[in-house]
Amino acid sequence: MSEPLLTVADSLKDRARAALGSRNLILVGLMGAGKSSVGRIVASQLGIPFIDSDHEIERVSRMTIAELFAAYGEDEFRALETRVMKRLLKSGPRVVSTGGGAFVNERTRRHIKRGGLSVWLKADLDVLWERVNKRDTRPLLKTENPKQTLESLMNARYPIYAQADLTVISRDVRKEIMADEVLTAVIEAQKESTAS
Ligand SMILES: Nc1ncnc2c1ncn2[C@@H]1O[C@H](COP(=O)(O)OP(=O)(O)O)[C@@H](O)[C@H]1O
Ligand SMILES: O=C(O)C1=C[C@@H](OP(=O)(O)O)[C@@H](O)[C@H](O)C1
Ligand SMILES: [Mg+2]
Repeated sequence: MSEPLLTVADSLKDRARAALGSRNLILVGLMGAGKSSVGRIVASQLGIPFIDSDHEIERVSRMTIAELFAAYGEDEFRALETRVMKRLLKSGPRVVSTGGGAFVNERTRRHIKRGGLSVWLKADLDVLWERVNKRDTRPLLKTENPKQTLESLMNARYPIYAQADLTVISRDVRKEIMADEVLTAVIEAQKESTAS
């Protein structure tokens, strides 16, 4: 009997996996962009480990993100985030989903830039708001007008996220489709770098 042909989906995964090599794939972007949920699917498609930096921070500190912010403040949280990211990115390949402020911090950004291929999941305000307003776990959004806070963060952070290696538009489609779009972006980036 002949070998079954590769399906289109298999070839997408295989090609993205080959394009990534031993690099890490690091998802950046604002709260609600889908970094944690899409990152998990991307890692499973690629057959490589997945780590969410917020989960790792919670694991090592044995506190929730909200508790860390309340007990030590944002600056201490960022210092811990930098240390955790540095360690997570030492070896690869892995998919690492960051918290929304990680890439904005200069030191953490340096580790991310050295540590692999960064992908900005870019979404518009309404998409982000629809997603984040369902939960109250994000300390930066505990304000009088959280939608306005999110908009201010967008304005301040989008020029910085734009420094990521790749950008994928995060919109209202299934997470699996978003994951395929990330894989496609990884393949396209590799094609461009070998063509130049
Ligand atoms: N493509 C999508 N379609 C619908 N809901 C999504 C999508 N991506 C993420 N979500 C939902 O939005 C919320 C925020 O997603 P999450 O992955 O935690 O984002 P981030 O880690 O970037 O803050 C979650 O409830 C998640 O299930
Ligand atoms: O944007 C930020 O500064 C933050 C985003 C959160 O992660 P998500 O982007 O996964 O929600 C979490 O790290 C923390 O609440 C701070
Ligand atoms: Mg997250």
